[in-house]
Amino acid sequence: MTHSQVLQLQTDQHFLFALLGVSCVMLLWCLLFTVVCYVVIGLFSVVLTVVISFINTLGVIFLPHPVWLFWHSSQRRTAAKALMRLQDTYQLDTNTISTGELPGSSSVASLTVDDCFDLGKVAYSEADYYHTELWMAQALKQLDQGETPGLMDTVTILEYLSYSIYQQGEVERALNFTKRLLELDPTHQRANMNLKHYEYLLSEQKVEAMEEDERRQKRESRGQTDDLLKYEQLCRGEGTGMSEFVSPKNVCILLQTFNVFFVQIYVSFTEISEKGRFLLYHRLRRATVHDPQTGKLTTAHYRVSKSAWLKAYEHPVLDKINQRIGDITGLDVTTAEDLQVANYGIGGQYEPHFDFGQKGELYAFEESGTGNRIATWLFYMSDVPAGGATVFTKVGVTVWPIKGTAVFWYNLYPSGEGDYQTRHAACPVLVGSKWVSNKWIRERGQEFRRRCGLQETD
Ligand SMILES: O=C(O)CCC(=O)C(=O)O
Ligand SMILES: [Fe+2]
Repeated sequence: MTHSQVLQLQTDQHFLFALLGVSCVMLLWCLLFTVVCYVVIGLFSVVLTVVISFINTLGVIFLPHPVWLFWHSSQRRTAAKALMRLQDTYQLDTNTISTGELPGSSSVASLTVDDCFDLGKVAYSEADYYHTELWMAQALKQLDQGETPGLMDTVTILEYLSYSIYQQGEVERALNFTKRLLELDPTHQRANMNLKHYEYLLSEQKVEAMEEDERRQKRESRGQTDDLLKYEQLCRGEGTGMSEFVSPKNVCILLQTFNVFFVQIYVSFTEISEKGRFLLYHRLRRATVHDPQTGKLTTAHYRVSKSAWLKAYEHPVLDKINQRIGDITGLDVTTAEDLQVANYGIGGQYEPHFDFGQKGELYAFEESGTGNRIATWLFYMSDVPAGGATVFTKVGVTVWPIKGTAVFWYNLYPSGEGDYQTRHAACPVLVGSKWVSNKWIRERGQEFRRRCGLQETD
């Protein structure tokens, strides 16, 4: 190695060490900066909270807390999802929702272009392109009808619209909307790229040949299971209704479908409706379900309501109710669960489920030593102006809530086996609020009241 090569090597080494040194110093600076930012933001938020609280105490103007702002946006997302649930279940078109002309409702509250855009954006963030398309198209329609644009402009809406249509496999329609966008903004980079991409797909016939019918079917079912589609269908009343079988007398009407007995009863028990609610106002909590994996109670998107348990000693009327249920059903209610009162707001629902503990998950009922839920007594404590029916998805029955009535059914065969025909659900409330109470009756104590069956499905 020559002298000049050695010198070169040393210079290179010095350069590398210098670079390493600078990188380390920069890294330290970045770390320091992050920590400082964290502390400053923390301090800032404390100061902001104090200032906001102080201004609010003056009572001149009300400022929301920053955490509330975040909470508000998450509430908005939840509300958006509830609205789309209602839209699907009751097959409401976006225009009906946007103009506020809901069935059973007299109040007219309309949505702005920005509201429609927001709804589409929530759907988009969940990769739900079906609803993205519907809401972006509604936003566009309102703009085309001359509504003054808010924060959202036609170009942005067109971009979301064409992309969601493309995602659903309709390249030609996506291309048309992209062309419309480019007429408004010819230099839009993404739209120009998309245009080329769509044209390429169409020219090379790369688009999967999916029949129009098949595509429509796929869109309409939104990837939902048959069980959920049946649930929605029954919620709209497209099945056997029970209300016509009920007469306003204190009698039970029996309808036997397959193995399930339903009884809708006028119980003329106004106290439960009035007192039950009164006792509860401060105790209602978001309803939970058992997580089959962990066995723990948790909230779930498929059960949206608030509920609370009422113990018999809390009010004389609760004791009376227990006795009445016992007298009518002939079952022992001393082993039954406390009365659970539930309230569903707009969009509140409980998707298809069984009330009994299934094999392998009986732990939920094992602790009490009173056995599985042999039967369900469901009290309707309010009328519901629209939506909110109880539906039995396997047997195809819809029960409309009528204040002062109750439904009763056995969840188990006399053999103790779960009856899978009892699959049922609470439909989303469309207008108003739904109040119900449940009494789940247990197996213990019924040994001499309901004869055992020898066959599994006896
Ligand atoms: O509210 C209803 O209609 C049904 C409620 C239900 O099935 C339940 O709470 O288990
Ligand atoms: Fe249930």
